Amino acid sequence: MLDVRNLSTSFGHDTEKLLAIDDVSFTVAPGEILGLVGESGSGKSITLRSILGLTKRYGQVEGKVLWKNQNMNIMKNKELRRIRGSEIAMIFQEPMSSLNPLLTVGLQIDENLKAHTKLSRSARKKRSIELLDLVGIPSAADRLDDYPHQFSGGMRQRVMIAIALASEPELLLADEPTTALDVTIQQQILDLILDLSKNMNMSVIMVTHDLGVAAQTCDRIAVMYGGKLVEVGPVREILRNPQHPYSIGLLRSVPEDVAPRSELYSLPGIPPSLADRPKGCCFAPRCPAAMTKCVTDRPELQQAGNSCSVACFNPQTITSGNIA
Ligand SMILES: Nc1ncnc2c1ncn2[C@@H]1O[C@H](COP(=O)(O)OP(=O)(O)OP(=O)(O)O)[C@@H](O)[C@H]1O
Repeated sequence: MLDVRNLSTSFGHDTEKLLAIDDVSFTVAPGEILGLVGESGSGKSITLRSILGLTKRYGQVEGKVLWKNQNMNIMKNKELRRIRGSEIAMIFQEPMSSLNPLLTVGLQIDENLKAHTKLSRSARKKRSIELLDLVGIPSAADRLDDYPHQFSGGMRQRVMIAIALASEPELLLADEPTTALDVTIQQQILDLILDLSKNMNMSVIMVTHDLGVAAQTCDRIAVMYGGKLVEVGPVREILRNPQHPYSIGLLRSVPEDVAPRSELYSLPGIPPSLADRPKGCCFAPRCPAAMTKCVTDRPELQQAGNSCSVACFNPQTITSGNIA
């Protein structure tokens, strides 16, 4: 349904062009949940924003974003607006800054219904209550006239999801939807997204830096580092048999996998800044398996096994414990 091909987004001018995402390709099938995983600054949010054409105002976007075989990257704004918020909706990580503090939540849901449906005023009100109910807001009818500050953080995120669902999107782009929430509420929101995806056959791209979140919710994982996808595959495959040293490092850093009283592993070094990306593999300076070629050449994503793709000259076939 979504086919992203060689998507690159850069900032700045020709003399100092900073590639935020570099030659990113992946697909999302109907009803599928794809997890986009990586450290801060790896390019996850820019990927989502570039899909929707939201980076065009301040960046240069190359490549194709095929939505039902139509390239969104060359669409006029009018056509894009037809897809944005209706067929493809997005929720952001910080609901307080995405909701308008001056409008009641009822008005904000209504705005989206008005833009994307032909429902009458009374039908829109009924649907707004149904949507709040659907995302688990108690006494939904009584909450329509409340303002965002009258909701807790978890409830605000539910309101954001209700707004996104107003148009019954076929694809939901969720940018770290649970990062700002405490752990128990996180779980509820993830379960909600999972249920909605199943019940509505809605595809989801879930951006997260948390492998645990990806493991619980996603069908496939795309691991991102330095603006490039470094490993893509089914969630079970990547968790059981990661091949890229960065994926292995990420998995080793998950606290749940650490034996009692042993030290928690952390990836050495820090990710390169946009202006300072290495010529070869971006991960080479931090990689325990790096070879000379990794410093000079950039590996491309290639099929590795039946279902995974890996961008590495020296993919690992051993378990994470043996690598460092
Ligand atoms: N408008 C911009 N101009 C210049 N650089 C930008 C701009 N927006 C983002 N970047 C840079 O692009 C890179 C990728 O940013 P992005 O927000 O996609 O990272 P991320 O993986 O989503 O991180 P986080 O998890 O912290 O949100 C970062 O280095 C960021 O500083």
